[in-house]
Amino acid sequence: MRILVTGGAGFIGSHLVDKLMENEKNEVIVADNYFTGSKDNLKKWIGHPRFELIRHDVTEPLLIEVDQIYHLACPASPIFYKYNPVKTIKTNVIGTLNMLGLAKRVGARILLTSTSEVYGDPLIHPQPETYWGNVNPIGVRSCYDEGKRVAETLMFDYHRQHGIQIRIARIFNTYGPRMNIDDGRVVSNFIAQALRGEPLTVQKPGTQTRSFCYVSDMVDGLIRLMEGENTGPVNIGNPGEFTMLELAETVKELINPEIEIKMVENTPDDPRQRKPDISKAKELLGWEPKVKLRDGLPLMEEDFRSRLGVPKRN
Ligand SMILES: NC(=O)c1ccc[n+]([C@@H]2O[C@H](COP(=O)([O-])OP(=O)(O)OC[C@H]3O[C@@H](n4cnc5c(N)ncnc54)[C@H](O)[C@@H]3O)[C@@H](O)[C@H]2O)c1
Ligand SMILES: O=c1ccn([C@@H]2O[C@H](COP(=O)(O)OP(=O)(O)O[C@H]3OC[C@@H](O)[C@H](O)[C@H]3O)[C@@H](O)[C@H]2O)c(=O)[nH]1
Repeated sequence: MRILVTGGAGFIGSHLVDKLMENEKNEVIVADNYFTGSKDNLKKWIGHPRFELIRHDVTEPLLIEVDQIYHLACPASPIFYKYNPVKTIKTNVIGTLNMLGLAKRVGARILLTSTSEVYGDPLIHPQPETYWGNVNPIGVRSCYDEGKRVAETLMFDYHRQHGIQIRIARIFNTYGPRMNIDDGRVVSNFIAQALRGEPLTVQKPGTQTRSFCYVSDMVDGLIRLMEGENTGPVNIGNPGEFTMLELAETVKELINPEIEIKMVENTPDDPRQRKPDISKAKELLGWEPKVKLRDGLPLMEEDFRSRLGVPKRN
């Protein structure tokens, strides 16, 4: 099987590549423009005969022969996707069109990593796939939220019109080793702050919730979806729900009990609650997450300690 992973130099993508490369029948090609990803995440595969890395921006067409496409390319941290919103929406819309065009030309199956952000600031809790969402179409997050919604529409239109085999995963907040240290997302921020001895910045009001999935569970869910018979959309996430204050308290307890928690201003349109209903993933994919937050955080701490050069004191 020849598999293309767009965005494969990023956080989730590089873990997905590790897993796909375990199967000796797979050849893996990564296409990435390194906006938020890095070659470092793939260094153990560079030079491997079954692996290829291409510097490529998905807003440009790509002409290669593949059997499957995992289409992840898109900045995921709000700081980075808001940095150049026009580019973010081009990546989601033109990038997905290009990858669908490729899938159509070569007859490949394509999986899109959509997001829980398609539910916006949800009025239904937890969120099932049948919920249409509550998204501000002109807000500062819409380049990402609406971009992913259009990407989902394009996937279904190509499926209905051209018979392309599609899979859509709606990913909920995922964390783990290899996240950019200054990625800006909450788990990486808190761990980096705790290790640097800086206050944990909880954005107000601190009662907003998220549900955090460890990256190995996520990769397992994505591969099951690709290999299974259902188009989705399927929520993939961990239903364990925490307020941001609870998350800060947990990081403080596990990593640095002396650290301060500081309340700071939030950004516009921050969703107030988020938790996946994963009934569909359980039923259709036989999938559910295994790693609890308290077990996943120390694994991420270890990786951040080695990259920041902060050894553990006994
Ligand atoms: N991590 C999460 O919590 C989460 C949640 C929901 C959805 N997702 C989705 O999963 C995917 C991966 O997220 P991640 O957390 O690994 O983020 P990431 O930022 O670490 O990875 C994204 C990768 O895409 C690349 N990229 C960005 N724009 C590109 C372009 N135009 N052309 C080629 N490559 C480009 C980046 O360089 C990077 O390597 C994204 O599609 C994201 O929307 C992630
Ligand atoms: O330092 C911080 C950073 C963030 N936060 C809060 O933590 C919560 C989560 O924020 P993050 O930036 O980690 O991520 P968000 O949940 O807002 O968005 C994410 O959603 C799903 C994916 O598509 C993306 O990975 C990303 O868009 C927010 O309520 C935010 O206000 C803090 O309290 N402190």
